Amino acid sequence: MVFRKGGKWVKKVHKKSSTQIEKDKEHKAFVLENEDFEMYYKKQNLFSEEEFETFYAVLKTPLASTFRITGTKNNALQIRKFIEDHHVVNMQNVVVDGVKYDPPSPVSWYPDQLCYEITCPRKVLRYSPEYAAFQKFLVAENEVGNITRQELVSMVPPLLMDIHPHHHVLDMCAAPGSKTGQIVEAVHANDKLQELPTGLVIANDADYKRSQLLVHQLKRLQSPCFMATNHDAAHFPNIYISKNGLDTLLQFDRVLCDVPCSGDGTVRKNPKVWKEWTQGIALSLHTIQVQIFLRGAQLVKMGGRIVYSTCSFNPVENEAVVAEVLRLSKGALELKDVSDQLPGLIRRPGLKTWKVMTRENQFISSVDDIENARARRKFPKSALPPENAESLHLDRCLRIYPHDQNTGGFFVAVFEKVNPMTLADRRFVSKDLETSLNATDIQAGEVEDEALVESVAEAISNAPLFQDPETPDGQNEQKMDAATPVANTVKASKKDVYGVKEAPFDMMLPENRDLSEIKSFFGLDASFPMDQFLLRSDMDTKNRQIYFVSKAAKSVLESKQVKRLHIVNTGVRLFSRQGTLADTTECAFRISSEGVPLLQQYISDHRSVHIGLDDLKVLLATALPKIPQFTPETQARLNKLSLGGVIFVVDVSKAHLPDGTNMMLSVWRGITSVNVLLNKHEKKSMCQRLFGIIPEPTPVNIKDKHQSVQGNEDGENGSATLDDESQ
Ligand SMILES: C[S@@+](CC[C@H](N)C(=O)[O-])C[C@H]1O[C@@H](n2cnc3c(N)ncnc32)[C@H](O)[C@@H]1O
Repeated sequence: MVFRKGGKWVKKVHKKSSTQIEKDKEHKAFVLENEDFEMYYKKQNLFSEEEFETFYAVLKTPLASTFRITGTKNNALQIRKFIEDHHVVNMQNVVVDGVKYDPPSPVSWYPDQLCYEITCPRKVLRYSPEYAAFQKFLVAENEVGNITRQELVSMVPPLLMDIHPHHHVLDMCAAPGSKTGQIVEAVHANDKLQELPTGLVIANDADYKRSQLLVHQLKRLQSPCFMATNHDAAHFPNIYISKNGLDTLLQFDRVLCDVPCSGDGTVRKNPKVWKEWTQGIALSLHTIQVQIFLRGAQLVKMGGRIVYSTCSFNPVENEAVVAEVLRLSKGALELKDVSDQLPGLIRRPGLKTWKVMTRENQFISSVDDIENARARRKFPKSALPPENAESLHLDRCLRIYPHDQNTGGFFVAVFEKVNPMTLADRRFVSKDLETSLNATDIQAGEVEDEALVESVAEAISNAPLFQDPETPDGQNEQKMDAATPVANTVKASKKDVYGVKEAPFDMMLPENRDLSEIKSFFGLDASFPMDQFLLRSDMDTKNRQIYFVSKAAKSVLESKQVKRLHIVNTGVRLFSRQGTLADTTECAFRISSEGVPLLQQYISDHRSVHIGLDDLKVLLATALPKIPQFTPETQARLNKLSLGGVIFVVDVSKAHLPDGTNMMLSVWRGITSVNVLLNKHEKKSMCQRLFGIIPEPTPVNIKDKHQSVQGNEDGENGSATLDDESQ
């Protein structure tokens, strides 16, 4: 890109931030070698000698970038079309420093061509002028949630979970939330049918700071099914929800155990792994991996699916954990053959045997080979290969190697609960038993269930844990990526690891005055569930924000044991009170931009304005458009409407958008002007995509004014700008 400076045309140079310069220096400083790593994996006989050289060489090369388009968003196909028409077309002949790079291309095995691979190294993508426009697009669309930058192999586990929209899903170790994002999208698959989502996604992480990152990531998807919790997954609490008048243990249709691991599969992205890799890391994580997986297995329903995954190559964290959980669950779980799923994804079978190495790099075939008595006692026996590997079908696990399709490394195993493991499972299979159960049975059953977990708890409390020296800061793209090695386990203990106390989440009564006002003002259809609204009262004493949750999330919030559950966040904000305008409008609440997709089917026409593309352009591109700037029909319609929230229904049939695209926007109708209630990033993204222009910025003085001048028209509009929208 060139621009004028001091009367001359100069080429714009993309400057690196000081942190990035430091990181680049750091990257160069890493020696991409680790003798122990090389020796250990050579010994595993994963490949022929020749292939090992290829594997090892590929590990030393940087990883390509990948991103996926948010499939359930109404605009997913628009985004794909925009990428193809505006970026792929213009990137056919990109040459940087003499190297020609292919344009971004869809990944063959990812459903609906909604995932793209960018072949150039990250450094080229970030800093070459040739990629500047595309990089800018990626950053902007990631910000608004239209795309997610995520490592390719980290996308595999959720795709193998076979999630349906009504499902209750537990993501046990969820932060920073890349896989949770995919899970939430799967639960929202019926959004295209314009049905209200009914499912539940509980995304848990033991690290409070990381669960905040998760909430930040997931906010972009605005799901009423999403709930973030903060527990040690190995001791995730039992919650009873009311089902047909009976208190029933909350079990899940799907559970993901994407456990903390040594992360040596991410070495292409995280060169630090070269320096820090030791066998001790995997050994110290093995037991907690077993414990988390086992708790997940208890919490999955009969017939439900549980997926175990790591970004490690190490059998101690992979097949050994799988074998131990299969042993402890005594036939309740079956390892599933998923070889017919995700055709095109190259995977290799799980190992049936492996060589076990101690922290001191001694290969052993039994713990008795360890001379030091203390080390022998501490060594996790289940790290050794089981004798019955054949009958466990360990080969059904998936190993993904970097040199097979130019990715990171990953391990995934998919299970189904085929036999009862807990009292709740036994209740499920025996109706007779259900009627005969009394309180004592239930207590006894709970103790029995706990016993399974406790059987490994002792070993865990003795196991030394690897601490990740760095805490994720949320600013760092690499850290936000799911496949970053995260060995910062929260040491398992009987107590959960609580963070800051969150404001309570209080369900609202359907007959609440504010809800009645909203219902009649916006003409909400009688079929809209008015009993799924909630307030976060401590945070918001004036009840300025009204949130909405799915039916399943509501049942959790209404559980008698909800206090056991440390909820970090839940609910989508649907309505916000325009504080200063309460006396000047019939209804002081406006529909939030994130509320529109949920409400669009249920709002009657009496607060709607139908507009075409000309009016949309005015609405998006002008900071605070005056009513006379719109077409005569729109002016006439607006003049008939009282002040307050309205919905603009846009006719996009002439916009060359994919079939079935619809568009509704929440707008505030002021005295002489209107203001679209869109996040400034979303507004920019939409305006650029549809009209190729950048919207006028909202003048700063208007933003200031609205805070001090009550009832001022500009103020009304100003008060509804997107800055106000970000919670
Ligand atoms: C591999 S990362 C998860 C990545 C995540 N699934 C994603 O796709 O973005 C492992 C996570 O486990 C969390 N963790 C560590 N020990 C835990 C425990 N005992 N219980 C729950 N979470 C734990 C870490 O804080 C970390 O966020």
